Amino acid sequence: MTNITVGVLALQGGVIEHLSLLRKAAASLPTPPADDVKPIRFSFIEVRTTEQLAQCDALIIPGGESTTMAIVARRLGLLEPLRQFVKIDCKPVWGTCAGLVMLAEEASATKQGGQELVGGLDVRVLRNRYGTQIQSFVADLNLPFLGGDAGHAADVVPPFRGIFIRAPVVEEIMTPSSRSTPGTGDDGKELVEVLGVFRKPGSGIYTAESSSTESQKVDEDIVAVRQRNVFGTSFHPELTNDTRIHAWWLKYVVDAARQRNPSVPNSV
Ligand SMILES: NC(=O)CC[C@H](N)C(=O)O
Repeated sequence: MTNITVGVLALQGGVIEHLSLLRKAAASLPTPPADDVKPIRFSFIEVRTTEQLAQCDALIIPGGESTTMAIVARRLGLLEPLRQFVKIDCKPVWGTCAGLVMLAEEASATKQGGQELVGGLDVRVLRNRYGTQIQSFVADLNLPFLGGDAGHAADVVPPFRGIFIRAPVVEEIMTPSSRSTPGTGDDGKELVEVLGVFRKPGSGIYTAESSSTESQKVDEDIVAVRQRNVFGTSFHPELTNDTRIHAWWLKYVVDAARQRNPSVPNSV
């Protein structure tokens, strides 16, 4: 048996919802072959201490309120261990909403005096892009990255119900997009990859060509990104019953664990 421990930072916010969808997503992954001598067993834990963080192979930073989360993390002495986990140990981390804010290198529309961040994504996020709590909304998102192995071509992936609650968006990607080595920066660092955009209703049909003109880009917000081990979404998949993003991320967690420890079997 190979154990993979996935933590959810449990200082504040949508912890239980993530734990519940993680369990459902893990159950939805293909079962390992009967002769697999070391099948994977996931443990899902709440993380409030450095000891709990140290047990984790991967971590979710949930939605909630990033200013509060940063203050509590500082008080508990967790900010530096979190930075180490994300940027030095390079373990898989996923931030949803406030979690995306925490994982950004920069944030705008912060409280006066700014707020502490964990960082890891070379982006600047704009907090509360769509206004206050009562301006929360739900919108179908086209997320081609979910097409990978579900038998769908990228353009026919069923839409994902995006729940936006005082959501941030990525307002700037800080690394240049044109580099000599595709996919990496001059320093060999992987570039930020845009995995999902939200087009405001009435702004037309999204096509690859239309996204390349500046005037049309104005109508698009970046709502899902990945860079190396760090993944972030503006919206809240844990508030739906749709396990697709959790399952996709768990597969990446297994791949990452396999790379760190080649004895982890190729069973999911
Ligand atoms: N639903 C959410 O996670 C809201 C995030 C919140 N606007 C923040 O900055 O932390």
